Amino acid sequence: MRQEQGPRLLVAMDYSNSEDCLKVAHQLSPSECRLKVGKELFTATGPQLIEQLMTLGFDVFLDLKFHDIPNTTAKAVASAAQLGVWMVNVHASGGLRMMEAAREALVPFQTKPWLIGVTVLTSMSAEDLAQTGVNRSPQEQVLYLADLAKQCGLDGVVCSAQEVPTIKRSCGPEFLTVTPGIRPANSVADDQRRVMTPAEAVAAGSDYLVVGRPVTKAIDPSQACRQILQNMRDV
Ligand SMILES: O=C(O)c1cc(=O)[nH]c(=O)n1[C@@H]1O[C@H](COP(=O)(O)O)[C@@H](O)[C@H]1O
Repeated sequence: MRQEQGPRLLVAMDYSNSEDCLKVAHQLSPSECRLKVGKELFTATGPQLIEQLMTLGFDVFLDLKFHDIPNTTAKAVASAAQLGVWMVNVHASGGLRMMEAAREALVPFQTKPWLIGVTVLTSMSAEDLAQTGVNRSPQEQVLYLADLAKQCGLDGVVCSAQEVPTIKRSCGPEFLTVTPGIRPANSVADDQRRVMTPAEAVAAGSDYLVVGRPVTKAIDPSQACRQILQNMRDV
């Protein structure tokens, strides 16, 4: 397993255009955080912005949560690797053959992005999950999908920080956990349902904390970022 140093805070750049994203990126430091480019920003701007963010020195997590037939997913993951991104994700619920195809697609690349499986979205409660026909608890379903992702040779999973200790016990300490649903104490949860504070997530053993609106919607994003980093150190 590849080991690495570097920032554990991943800022979700959920903006609708390059200008807003670059304005905030210039206020942040690659030594303090990495950047996540998701569906809204990528659909609006395309790969060119990824290059610009990498030129500024940031590692980029391309969060497009691929979920398709094995062939399509594998090709999409290879296209992401071609862009030189640091991390890419697929939905673990796409199944064993899909995840194995994605992993195989990365074999030819010398510098491979981390390949991460999304388990149960952090916006989902037990009730939301039951509405999709899954009658396990979110915790049980997350662990089930994490074990499947590990079996397929993925590097880790996206989950809530609440599930990290169980995943680490089952999949081992080196299996990466990437945790959105991070909210500083006393801030609003928005649409997130399985949340933890930055300090709680670090204490739970999360490898990478994903934070969006608490930074991007702050009046001073770089100050909000520093506060989160301080809270991460408070453990
Ligand atoms: O894969 C993700 O990044 C992701 C998975 C998940 O289960 N929950 C989740 O919130 N995310 C992403 O993490 C970010 C969280 O943003 P905030 O809720 O604004 O902090 C968003 O960009 C989501 O798309």
